Amino acid sequence: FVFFKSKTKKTLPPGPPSLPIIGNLLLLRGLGIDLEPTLSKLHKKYGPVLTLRLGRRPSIFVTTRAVAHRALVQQGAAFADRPPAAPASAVFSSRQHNISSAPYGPIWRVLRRNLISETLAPARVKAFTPARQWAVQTLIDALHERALEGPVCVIEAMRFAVFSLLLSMCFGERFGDEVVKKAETAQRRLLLNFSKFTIFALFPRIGKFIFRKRWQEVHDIKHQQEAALLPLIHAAAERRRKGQTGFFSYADSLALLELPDCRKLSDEEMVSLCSEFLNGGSDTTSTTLQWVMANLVKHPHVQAKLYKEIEQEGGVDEEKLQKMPYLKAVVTEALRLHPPGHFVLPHTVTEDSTLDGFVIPKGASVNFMVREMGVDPEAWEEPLEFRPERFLGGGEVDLTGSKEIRMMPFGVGRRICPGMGLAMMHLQYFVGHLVKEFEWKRVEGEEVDLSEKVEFTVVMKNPLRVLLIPRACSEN
Ligand code: HEM
Repeated sequence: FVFFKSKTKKTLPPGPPSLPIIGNLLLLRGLGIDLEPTLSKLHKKYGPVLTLRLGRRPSIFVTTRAVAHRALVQQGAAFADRPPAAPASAVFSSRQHNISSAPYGPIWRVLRRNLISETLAPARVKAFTPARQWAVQTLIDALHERALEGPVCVIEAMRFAVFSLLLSMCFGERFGDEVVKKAETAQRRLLLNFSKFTIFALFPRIGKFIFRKRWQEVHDIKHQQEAALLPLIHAAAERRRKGQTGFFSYADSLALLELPDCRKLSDEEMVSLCSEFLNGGSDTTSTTLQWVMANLVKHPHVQAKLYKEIEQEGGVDEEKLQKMPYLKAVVTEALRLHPPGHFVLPHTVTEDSTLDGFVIPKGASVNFMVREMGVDPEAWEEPLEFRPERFLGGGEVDLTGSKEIRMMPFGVGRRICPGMGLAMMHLQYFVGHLVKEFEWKRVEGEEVDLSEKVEFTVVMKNPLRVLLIPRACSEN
């Protein structure tokens, strides 16, 4: 073998030798979670910052909490950039004109500030209380109906309810099942196929020709998304034109927004931004919701303790969530053990930088091992145990990681998830209601299987199947 040599090799973080052209691609048995065990092994050999060759640019991975803190918090501005978009991502993000993929600069700042102040500010979130009540009730009704027939596979109903809620926040209306289904199908097709499109990142020039059908699928999905979302964007515009007041939605805020070059967003950009809002906000949340409930089935004593807290508070109104520390601890513990993303979105540096004595070149992809940090035995006693109590009585954790990172399911630093507060609230709200309404019980003869599978997020390989006993019945 002739090993790959580059001018910067001496100063880049260390890593395994790589082959010409294909670099370290042989380490990837499929992209995604398979990389994790490999990285854990490499971490032991090469230390907490390491380099792989997975494409034209070096891919740098940070495996420990302390180094992540030095990069994302102490050198926050330097590490806040995003690498150039891979070909498929460029199509879906309208050439990096959405929040998650925009370079660290004026467009990103305007788009992110708009989301935070116009949709995620507490008063705006409060305005959607009726949408949340309706979404959770729809989920409960669906589960009651299915529970009559025996064990229930719950993930689809969860996904539908969370997606309906985000769709309402995005477009300011409550939609019928058909509209929700059409938008959900388009968005889900993107999520399920996304890893397949990574091939275009690895072979950006020739990939489109070799995998012509797959490249066509990128455009088919984009058209399907536009067919589902554009009518909703136009309906919101029509309501504004007629002066009809309703909920001030995310789409409304985008339509009024002016970009730094004094222009408005195009329809294509609006679709990308709404799509980011819908997928960023719903898939992560419904995936986590299923992980929480699976752990509550596996640990009935935790569920009983949580139900007691709910009873003591007399229900799960939004105002009461603040007074329910155990509910918050249960959700946080699930996010520690089962973060929906085991990595964050790829970062890069704004200019050539150094980290722990190594060069981090501009354009290199830099990522962080979120799940590995959440189960670091130096930060957590019995890290693999589901024990929400660890977050009680002074054990609360600051998820922004500003002083120290203990876990980072939402990322930390300048690119921290702007939806963190909303996501925590939605999770507590849904979990609280689901436990108040039903006793969640293991199906006789079946174990709850916590094996993982990478879709877009890391989901349960075998979706949760449970017995749902309405509390009214279980108390008789
Ligand atoms: C359990 C739920 C959620 C989890 C675990 C989660 C996690 C994350 C993570 C890990 C990142 C990347 C951080 C980085 O690159 O360093 C991120 C970014 C982002 N998330 Fe979330 N998220 C959740 C819910 C939401 C919600 C509800 C919304 C919006 C309604 C949202 C919108 C975004 C956006 C726009 C970004 C890009 C931020 C940027 O690049 O500046 N997420 N999220």
